[in-house]
Amino acid sequence: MTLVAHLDVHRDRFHLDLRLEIAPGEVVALLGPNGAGKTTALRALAGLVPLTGGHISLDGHPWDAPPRTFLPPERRPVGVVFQDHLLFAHLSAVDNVAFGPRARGTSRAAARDLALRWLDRVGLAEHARAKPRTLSGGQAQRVALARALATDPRLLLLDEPLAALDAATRLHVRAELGRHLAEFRGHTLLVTHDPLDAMVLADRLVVLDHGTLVQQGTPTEVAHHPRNAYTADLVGLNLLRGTAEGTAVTLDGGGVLTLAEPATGPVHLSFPPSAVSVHPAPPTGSPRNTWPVTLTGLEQHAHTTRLRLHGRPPVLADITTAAVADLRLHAGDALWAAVKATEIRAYPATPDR
Ligand SMILES: Nc1ncnc2c1ncn2[C@@H]1O[C@H](COP(=O)(O)OP(=O)(O)OP(=O)(O)O)[C@@H](O)[C@H]1O
Repeated sequence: MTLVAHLDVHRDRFHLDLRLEIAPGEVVALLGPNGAGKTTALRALAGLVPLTGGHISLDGHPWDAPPRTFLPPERRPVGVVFQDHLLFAHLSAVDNVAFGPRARGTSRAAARDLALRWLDRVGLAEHARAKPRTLSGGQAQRVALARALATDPRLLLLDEPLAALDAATRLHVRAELGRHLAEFRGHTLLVTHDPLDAMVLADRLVVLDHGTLVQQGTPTEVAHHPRNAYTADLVGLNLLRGTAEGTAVTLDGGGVLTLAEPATGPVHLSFPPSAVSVHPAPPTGSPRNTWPVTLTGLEQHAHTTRLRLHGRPPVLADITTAAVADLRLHAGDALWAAVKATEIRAYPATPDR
């Protein structure tokens, strides 16, 4: 009782080649940089882009298996929520939600009842008669979710559903979406750029790049063992690769770091930016990894400042805004970076990545 797909899509020079399985009740987040093929994968599942090769089936029923089988979008039990809700502007909230059930043959009265129940579930019963333009972004997105779920889909596709919302609204809608996804017994694919959305909402992360799978696993597995720079950045970790000989790791890009526990052969090293400290002069007196760096960028995050430090190795460091002021930091400054050996995680690197 699973969605099983091998998404093989050629579009000009782009080739998507992704094997994907989603179990009932499972939420899979599809992540990857711009142009990785996330939207193409979602559109192929919806039937908006036909497969070139491969197959899609749900519970053993084929949806797409070129060249013979192609179930058109309207015959797939799929609900889709897009970033910019795409509600019908001329219809009220309740008519938007009732549209799907009506199109599938439900009587007008029954579709309206169903739509009102769904609007109630997403907390918008009082806005049933409102037109989309009078709703806030968060409300419109809730209507879009109700509209997708009202058709009782087996597969729910969410394309950046929170991306257009401001930070405060996003927090609420994310929490509410999480509750609905927990109750939803179908299969869910969530396309997102936001690591927090993925970490909070998904059971499993699938990371794509250049149309192919880079890494998959539970959010915890991916956070602890990122396999490439994109995933490391996504989960906010520094990720380096090198060769270990005892506690010394010679890094591929130059430089040596010391581990607390010995290891052998190709390894990935990861540590959070908060484990990196910066100093105006070489720090002394503790058995830490220290090396000279140049400050190339500063980004303000909620309570910290993230520093981009160029050196061997290059690293990200998160320090308090007070420390930025104390150190009078400016781009171009020559500094020393330090990270404790006990903060560095080492795990075997697969030869092909
Ligand atoms: N209609 C199209 N015809 C030809 N190529 C296309 C078409 N749509 C997208 N592509 C190409 O397919 C590749 C993947 O695009 P896609 O939109 O699936 O990536 P994405 O991971 O969703 O990116 P983003 O995060 O920017 O939305 C890109 O190289 C893009 O240029």
